[in-house]
Amino acid sequence: MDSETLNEQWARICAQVKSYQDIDPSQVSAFFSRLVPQAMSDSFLMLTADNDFIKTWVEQHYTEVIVRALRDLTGVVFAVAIAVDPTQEQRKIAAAGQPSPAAPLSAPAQPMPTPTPAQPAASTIESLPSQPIAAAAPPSPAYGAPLSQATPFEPSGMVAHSLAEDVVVDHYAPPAPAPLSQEPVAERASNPSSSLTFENFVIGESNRMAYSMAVEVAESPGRLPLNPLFIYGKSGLGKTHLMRAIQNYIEETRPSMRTVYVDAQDFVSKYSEAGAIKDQEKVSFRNFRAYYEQADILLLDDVQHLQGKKESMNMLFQLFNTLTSQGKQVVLSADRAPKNIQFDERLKSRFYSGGTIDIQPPEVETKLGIVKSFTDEFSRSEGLGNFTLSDDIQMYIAENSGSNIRELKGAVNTVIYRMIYCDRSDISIDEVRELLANHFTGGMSRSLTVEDIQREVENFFKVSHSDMVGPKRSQSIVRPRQIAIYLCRQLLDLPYGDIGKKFNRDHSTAIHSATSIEERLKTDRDTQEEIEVLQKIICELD
Ligand SMILES: Nc1ncnc2c1ncn2[C@@H]1O[C@H](COP(=O)(O)OP(=O)(O)OP(=O)(O)O)[C@@H](O)[C@H]1O
Repeated sequence: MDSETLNEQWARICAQVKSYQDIDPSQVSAFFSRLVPQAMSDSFLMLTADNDFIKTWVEQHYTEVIVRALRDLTGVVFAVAIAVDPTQEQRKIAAAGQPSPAAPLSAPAQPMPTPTPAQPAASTIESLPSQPIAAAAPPSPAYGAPLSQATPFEPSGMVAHSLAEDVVVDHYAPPAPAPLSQEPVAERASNPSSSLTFENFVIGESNRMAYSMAVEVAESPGRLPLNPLFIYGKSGLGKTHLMRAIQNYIEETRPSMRTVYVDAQDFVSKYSEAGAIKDQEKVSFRNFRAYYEQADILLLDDVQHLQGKKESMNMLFQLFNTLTSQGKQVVLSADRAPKNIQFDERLKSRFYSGGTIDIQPPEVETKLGIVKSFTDEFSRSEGLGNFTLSDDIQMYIAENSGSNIRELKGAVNTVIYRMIYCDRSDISIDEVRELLANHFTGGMSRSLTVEDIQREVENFFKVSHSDMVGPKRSQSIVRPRQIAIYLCRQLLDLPYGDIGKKFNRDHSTAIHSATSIEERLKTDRDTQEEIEVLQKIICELD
């Protein structure tokens, strides 16, 4: 969810809370004005408070009513987490001193607070150094500002779709310059056991929510509602990075806690090595079981590999119950949502009992942030001083790499290698193009663009380009627009935020458009045929 939508949703939640009879609106105004929404998904809301006092007060007096408001607005029971960001008060004061205090949505970018392992705090993220942030974090909410009646409540694209099937969710968002801020990577205070940390994780719209949840778990392991935490998304989007970051953070802030990280494939092979299937009384089996049962935090990566492994799944089920019943934290990851993994129902329902969050493909801004972060890290580790890649090379790599960050990292390494070890520090953008000519795998097409798809859909449905990307919401324009958005997602593998921008729409409208076409495709013959023909036409362009 982008910052603007997040602020709109938060304003609606505030208004809903104030509408309850047993609530004193002036007290709500006083306390809620000290909260800033950081992230929101289908069933999770993360807020930051100015200080510990506000956090504790709101937790004790208002969490329930916020959950009630969310349930009344969405029909979903949300988990609400509150962390502390002591710098937000200063930013609000600075913003208030600016000429346009009436426009909080355009307030300066606010970095997400970053935990540092030197902090012993249990559930706050105070006094934290800045860290690389690819996209602007949400500014202060427009609390108390009049709500736009035109915009339906929309916790996320997916939920809005299921709640309001018949409502046209189509938020026209005139183009704005993309935010781009990149701070130097913070040095770690001590040696981490893996180099994957919160500090070198670049945050953008696509992963902010997963990042927030991971931070919350690292700060307060075992605490409901984020136990278990289930992170899913396609390969190379940073799931393992976040799991290792949680592990590193806990190892450094709470050395007495035992963290166990294991990939599901390893888990399966260690389980069968332990001879567990044949003889559960064997010492090897008891050791295997004890190893995991003694964990305070169990991180199990790529759980889709447990599919079809009945005994291993059963083992995990038992371990899961043992650990969570003792308040131990479980974190899981997979390449798809739990509902799409063939798990037994008992396991599935347990996986859904905590926080579930996906990581989307990164936007260009996030990829650019990652290019800079990798380059900085390389330069620091090699003692290269101010070594950097030129802006056009960075942008070329960010724009041409696919969603898998490994591909992007490989491209950066290839260019750096050529510059440093082949003594070509003056490498030009044309040489980089040639060097990386066969590097990028891309989605279905490398040369196809959003504009190509828009043009073909416009021709097909006889819609003008200005209507395609404009504010009109008549059915004869909305449907072609939704089809064009769906096709962009299918054929270009771009993040919804990037697609939305090309249609002057926000991230959640792009999701809603694509999912409503997906729904129609299940039953509507006309839509099936139109999409089939359009796909053929578009693929011939390539
Ligand atoms: N937001 C990010 N900031 C910095 N580095 C990132 C980010 N996302 C991914 N990476 C890097 O990209 C590489 C791949 O990430 P990771 O291994 O976490 O992906 P994954 O989602 O677990 O993939 P898989 O499902 O294939 O295991 C790692 O080097 C990781 O550090």
